[in-house]
Amino acid sequence: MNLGTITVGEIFVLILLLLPLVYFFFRLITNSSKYPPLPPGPFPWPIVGNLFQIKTNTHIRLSEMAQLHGPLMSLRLGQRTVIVGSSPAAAQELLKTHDHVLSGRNVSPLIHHNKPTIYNMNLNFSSDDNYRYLRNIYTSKLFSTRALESRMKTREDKVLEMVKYIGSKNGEEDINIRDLMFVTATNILGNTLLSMDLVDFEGKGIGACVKDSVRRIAMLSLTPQLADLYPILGRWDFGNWYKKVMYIIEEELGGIWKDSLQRKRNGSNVSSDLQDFSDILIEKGFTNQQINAMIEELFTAGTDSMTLTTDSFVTELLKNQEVMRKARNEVMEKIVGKVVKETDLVHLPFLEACLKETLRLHPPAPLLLPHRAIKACDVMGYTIPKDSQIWVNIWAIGRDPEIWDDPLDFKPERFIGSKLNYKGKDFEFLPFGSGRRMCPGEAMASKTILLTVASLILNFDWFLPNINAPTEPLQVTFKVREQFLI
Ligand code: HEM
Repeated sequence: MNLGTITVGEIFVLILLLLPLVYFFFRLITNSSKYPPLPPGPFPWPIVGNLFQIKTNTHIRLSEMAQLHGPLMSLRLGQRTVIVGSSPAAAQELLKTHDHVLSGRNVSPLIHHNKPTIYNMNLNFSSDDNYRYLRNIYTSKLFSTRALESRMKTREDKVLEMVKYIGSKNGEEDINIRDLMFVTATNILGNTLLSMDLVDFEGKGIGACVKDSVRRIAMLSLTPQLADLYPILGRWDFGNWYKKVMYIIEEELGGIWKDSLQRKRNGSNVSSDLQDFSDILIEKGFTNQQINAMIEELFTAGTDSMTLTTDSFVTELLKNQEVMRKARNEVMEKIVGKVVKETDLVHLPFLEACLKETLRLHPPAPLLLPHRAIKACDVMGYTIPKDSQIWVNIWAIGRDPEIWDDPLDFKPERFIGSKLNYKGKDFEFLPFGSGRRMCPGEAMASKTILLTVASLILNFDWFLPNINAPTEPLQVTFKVREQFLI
C-alpha cells in the first residue's frame, strides 16, 4: 500500500471506523476481568456516547430503553458513565443498600475547580465532607416538626392572600395558577428564610426577578456542559456556563436579600418577632455569602417543585370530574368555617390521596437529582464505577403496569386504605427520593400544596375556559362561592 497517497482526512475516517472496534475489545477485556461487568445498556457511540439518544424527554426515552436493557442500565454521556435504575428493586439497591457510597452529588468540574462559596455551602454543590453538617442545619432548624409548626401561620396567611387575590377577580379573568402559586411559594419561603415578601401577584416587588432567575438556574443545571461530559476539559468555561450560574446566584438572587441581611446584622431589621432561618444562620456565624448560597438553593429547590405539582394537581382534578366531586364533598364536609387551617389537613385523606396520585403520575423531578458514586461498588451483580452518575427513573416506576393497575388513569382511591406513602420507605413510590439525599422539604411542600388546593376547593367553583383544549400553562376560571366570599 502506498501510504504516501493517504490524506489526513482518510486517516481521520479510518480512526473513526476503528474506534467502535477498540471500544468493543476494551469492553470485552474489562468484562472478562475479575470485576463484574457494567450493567447492560445501549451501544455508546464514540466520543458522544448515548448523548443524542436521550436529548429530549430524557425520562421517557430512558423508560423505553429500560424495556430493552433491564431495570439497571448503563449509558455513556461523553466520558461519563451513567447508571439508571428503573424498578423498585433497583431503586432500593441504589438508594438504600448502597446509599452510603452512592449519595454523593455530581458537582460540575468548573465548580470543583473554582471553589466558589456555593461549593461548600449548598447541598447540591457541596463537597462530600461538608454535606452532613449542612443537611443537619436544614433538618434541625428549618424542616423539623417544631420549625415547621412555628411557620404554620405564615403558610396559612400566604395561601389566604392568594385566595383573596383570586376572589378579587370575581371570575372575570382566567387565572394562570402556575404564576400565582409561584408567588405564594416564593413569599412563603421569603418569610420563612428572611421575614420578607418578595413579589406580589401582579409580579412586582423586590424579588420580581426570582421566577426568571430560578428557571434559568434550572435550565443551566439541566443542560449538559462540555466540562461535565468531558472532565478532561474541566477548566474551560465553554458557553460561559460557570459565569452565568455564578451571576444569577451572587448578583441576581443575592442582590435581592443583600440589604436585608445587612440590616439584620446591624440590628435594624425589626420586621418580625419570629426568628427566621437567616437570623439563625447569622447567630451561628455564617457570612452573608454563605447564607446566600443556602438561601439560593432553597428557593431553587422549593418554588418550582411546589408550583409544578400544584398545577398538575389542579389539572388532574379538572380533567377528572368524579374525583373532583369526591374531593369537594370531603372539603365541604370536614372544613368548618371559611378558612382552611393546616390542622384541618388530617381530616382530608381523600385530598391527600389525590396529591399522592398527582406525584405518582407527574413527579417534578422524574429522575430525582443525579447522585454520584463516591467509590466503586457492586450492585445486582454489576460494577458501578467510581464517579458514575446515578439516576433513578421514578417516572417509569410510577407508570409501570407490573406495579400499578391502570397506571395511566388518575385513581386516588388506590391510595385509600393503603400504607403507601412518599416518605422514602416505599420504593415503588419515590417522588421525594429516599435515603441520605431524600428531599428535606417534603413536609413543607405537602402541607403547602394541600392547604392551597383545599382552600381553592372551599372557596371557588372551577371551570376550564375551553374544556376541549386546556391551555399550556393552564388557565382556570375560579368563580367565588358566595357564602365563602372573603
Ligand atoms: C412537591 C415538592 C417537592 C418535590 C416533589 C421535591 C423532590 C425532591 C427530590 C426528588 C429531590 C432529590 C432527591 C435525591 O436526589 O435523591 C429533592 C432534593 C432537595 N429538595 Fe425537594 N422537592 C420538593 C419541594 C422542596 C421544598 C419546598 C424544598 C425547600 C424549601 C426542597 C428542598 C430540597 C433540597 C435542599 C434538596 C437537596 C437535598 C440534598 O441534596 O441532600 N424541596 N427534592
